[in-house]
Amino acid sequence: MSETLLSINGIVKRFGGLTALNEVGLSINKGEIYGLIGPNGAGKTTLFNVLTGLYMPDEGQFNFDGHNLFRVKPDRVVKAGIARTFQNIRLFGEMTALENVMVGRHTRSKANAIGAVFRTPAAKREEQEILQKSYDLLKYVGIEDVIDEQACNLSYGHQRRLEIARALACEPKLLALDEPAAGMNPSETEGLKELMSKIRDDGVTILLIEHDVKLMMELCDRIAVLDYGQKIAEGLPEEIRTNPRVIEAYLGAAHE
Ligand SMILES: Nc1ncnc2c1ncn2[C@@H]1O[C@H](COP(=O)(O)OP(=O)(O)OP(=O)(O)O)[C@@H](O)[C@H]1O
Repeated sequence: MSETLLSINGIVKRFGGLTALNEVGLSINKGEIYGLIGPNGAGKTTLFNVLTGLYMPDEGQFNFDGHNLFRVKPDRVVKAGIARTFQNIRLFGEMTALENVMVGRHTRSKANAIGAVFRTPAAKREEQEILQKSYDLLKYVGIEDVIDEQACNLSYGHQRRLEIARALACEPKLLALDEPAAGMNPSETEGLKELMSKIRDDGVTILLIEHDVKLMMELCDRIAVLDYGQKIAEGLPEEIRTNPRVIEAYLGAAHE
């Protein structure tokens, strides 16, 4: 039996008169790559924002690894073990690649403010550990050659990888990636696919939004489909590919 890591039930999110998520329920198992697809405006990013604490849902239940995360703020969501990247890359452009990852790592920092101000041996030791771990993460995602480059000067593909490294610095149990392949060329996308498989194989569960349906079919263990704020299907990639409701939702969107 697979072990559930995240489960939501009856999640509703309204923006004024618009119901962006209408009683959405799903569960993600430990160790899988779980994909979220759906036509434009289906509610994918809204669900991501709910799952990472950026949006407060109006109704529902949200449990993650033994924590009740319903209407919990982003810092507590990160502490519980969910880290994310954004559709529009959000790096600190003036900082180096290494510094960007170190910022992510500080969410795990134990040293208190006094220790940091007075540079106690424990604080110095921790700073050294953060430095080393951040370097290791840049190496892990394959961009250690740009460690001292400012983030704003990196290629698009490198920026995406840097965002993943920064999210991994929080040591998440679930890594939520919002369109990580957007704007990438085919060889960058292939490299990203390998990286995501590696992350999953190393024990981090992945929740993924992508418009590249082919990539999703090849990569995901299971997929959920949203349409107009509702989950219309969930299953193995092959089941999703042949599901009449899914085909209709995509064809309908193509004709709009
Ligand atoms: N902050 C907001 N305020 C008002 N409406 C919003 C807000 N965020 C999203 N919406 C609306 O909620 C619906 C779902 O949007 P969402 O961005 O979640 O869809 P999506 O599936 O991620 O789309 P895309 O694939 O285009 O990114 C849309 O109708 C959108 O206009």
